[in-house]
Amino acid sequence: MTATLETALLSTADTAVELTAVRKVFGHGSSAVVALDGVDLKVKPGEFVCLLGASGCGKSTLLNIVAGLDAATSGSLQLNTSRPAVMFQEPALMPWLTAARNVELALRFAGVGRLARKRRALELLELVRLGDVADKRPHELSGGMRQRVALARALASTTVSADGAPALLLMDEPFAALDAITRDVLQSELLRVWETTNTAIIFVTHDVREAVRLGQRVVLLSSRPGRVVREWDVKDSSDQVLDEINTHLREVISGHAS
Ligand SMILES: Nc1ncnc2c1ncn2[C@@H]1O[C@H](COP(=O)(O)OP(=O)(O)OP(=O)(O)O)[C@@H](O)[C@H]1O
Repeated sequence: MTATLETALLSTADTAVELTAVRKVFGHGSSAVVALDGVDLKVKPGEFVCLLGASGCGKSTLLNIVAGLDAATSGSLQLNTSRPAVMFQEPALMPWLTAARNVELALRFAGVGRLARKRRALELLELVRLGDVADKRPHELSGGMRQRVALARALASTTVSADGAPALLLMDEPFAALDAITRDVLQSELLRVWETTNTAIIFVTHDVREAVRLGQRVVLLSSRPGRVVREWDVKDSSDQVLDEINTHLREVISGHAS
């Protein structure tokens, strides 16, 4: 199958990411799996969008396509952002490097000079409230602290290459492996960091409460093959919206979404 994905820069400044009719098929013939089919999605610069859906509906696949880690089978992806940064459930830090050096590494890959990257790494660690443990190695930090280092590293790689273009952070269930209290703290931290940096965020989760708490907009994907079935503006979210999203999520899980 020929991939017809086009990645181009958007001319309009009011859209950071635009996916049009994105389809993704894994494998061939009788064993082919259609993960995504007809996904249309727009994200504005600085917008916080949560992607919600049942397990296996294609959320990670969609995020990987936006990240450039995988290619769509057909459809188009347009980015008007700096190189996207990705954050996963596991922080994946270099165990032999200190927190500061882990953050600096992202800056080094982006071609930032030695002194500037030291300064920027410390700024970012202070932003995630880890300025006092910059010299610690990952095994000396808690799980929540390691995820904060991963957040600082992700911000390093997306904001440094911004060059005036909006920054984009892609997060794939980044807090799912943390205990409830740490997750709650990190959700607040993420909101504070987002407000400070004006980075567009696409955040994948299957937790409705998390999606409503964090996002300005919640986008629900259908069960596989994933496509957008419903969106909610959740800036001023109420329990009623939470219940409504839960109801629709249950419907897509049982395959009755309209
Ligand atoms: N590399 C691959 N090869 C074959 N099939 C794949 C591959 N990656 C994903 N899939 C399939 O595509 C579908 C979507 O997977 P994906 O990981 O995107 O779902 P998800 O919504 O992120 O799931 P979860 O919430 O459980 O992480 C699944 O059926 C999965 O088995």
